[in-house]
Amino acid sequence: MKIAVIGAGSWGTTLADMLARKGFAVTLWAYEADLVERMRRARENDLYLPGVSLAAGLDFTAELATAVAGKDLLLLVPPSQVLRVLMQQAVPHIAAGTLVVSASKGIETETLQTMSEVLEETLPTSLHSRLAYLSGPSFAKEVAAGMPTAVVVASRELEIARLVQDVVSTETFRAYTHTDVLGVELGGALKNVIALAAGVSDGLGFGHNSRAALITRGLAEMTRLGQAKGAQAATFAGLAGMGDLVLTCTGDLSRNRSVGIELGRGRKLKDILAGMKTVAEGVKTSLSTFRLAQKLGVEVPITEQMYRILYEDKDPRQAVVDLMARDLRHEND
Ligand SMILES: NC(=O)C1=CN([C@@H]2O[C@H](COP(=O)(O)OP(=O)(O)OC[C@H]3O[C@@H](n4cnc5c(N)ncnc54)[C@H](O)[C@@H]3O)[C@@H](O)[C@H]2O)C=CC1
Ligand SMILES: O=C(CO)COP(=O)(O)O
Repeated sequence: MKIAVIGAGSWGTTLADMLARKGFAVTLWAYEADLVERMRRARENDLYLPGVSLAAGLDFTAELATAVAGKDLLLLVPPSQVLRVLMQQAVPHIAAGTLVVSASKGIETETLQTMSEVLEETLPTSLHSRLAYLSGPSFAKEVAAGMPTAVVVASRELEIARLVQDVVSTETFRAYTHTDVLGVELGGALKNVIALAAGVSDGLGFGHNSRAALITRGLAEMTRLGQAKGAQAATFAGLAGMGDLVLTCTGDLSRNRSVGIELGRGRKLKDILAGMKTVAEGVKTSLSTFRLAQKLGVEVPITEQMYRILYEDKDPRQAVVDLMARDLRHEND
């Protein structure tokens, strides 16, 4: 099977390396042409996955058309806000019958569309039944180090999910199948917003009680919004929901949680982002999720406060006061 991985950030590079080690012919497309040159020479992604020696058989290119042409499977791992433009450029070169798997976690800010909605709008209808989504608790660094990891592969067609499950699973990377595409992709996107909030709480010096409250009430609002959009509630109790939420709200490797910690300590968003070359998807997804929730008439109190901290420069301490002062209610309302 010939595979192209689109996006050579830490996650795309890790997955490309994993699949190349499994014996597939893998081409990794990077946005940065100079990075391609360095990866070819040193077999290391010094920008996004330093210290990991990449598989001998892994191929690199900065040409998107070359990357996608003649492949059996495309694994899409760019930041979610650029998926649309990349697909618009790639479409004329994608062969009929290609499997297309998205592993990005986010919601477009302009359209409020999820990755499945973006792909269904940009790819020809003939490819829609060949689409799948990879999500779940998976820090790239830990996967690259071969640490046991469990993820979900969702597709509306169970057969396609099974096919992709077989392709991506290894001795240390265990994929489960799912058919709730929306639930699986929303779990991955929405947890980043809650992870930012958990970071803010840590940065403010709050403790385990606060974090547990944010995780649990965060899951409640993720589920509520997901259901309003047509996802199944049970999906949010699985790897792509609860699993990834716990990972990113507690793990020191989370970029979203790290950004939240800095905000909680009083740093300004633009200063934090200026020093970052990696993507913290939750920053943009806070904006899209808050707008989406308003559009659907769903209450998302934690996301709303995160949006106000990020986009209205609200003092994080005031955000906590406002969250705690909301009307008292039943847990399941
Ligand atoms: N890193 C991780 O542990 C995991 C990341 N993800 C998701 O994977 C996606 C990619 O994230 P990472 O691999 O972590 O990226 P990263 O933060 O390591 O690197 C940034 C990436 O953005 C690309 N980029 C920047 N500007 C671009 C542009 N204008 N056009 C195209 N590409 C551009 C860079 O080339 C690079 O690939 C995100 O949606 C993230 O949420 C999902 C699971 C795990
Ligand atoms: O999605 C991730 C792990 O599943 C990575 O989280 P961060 O983007 O917060 O690092």
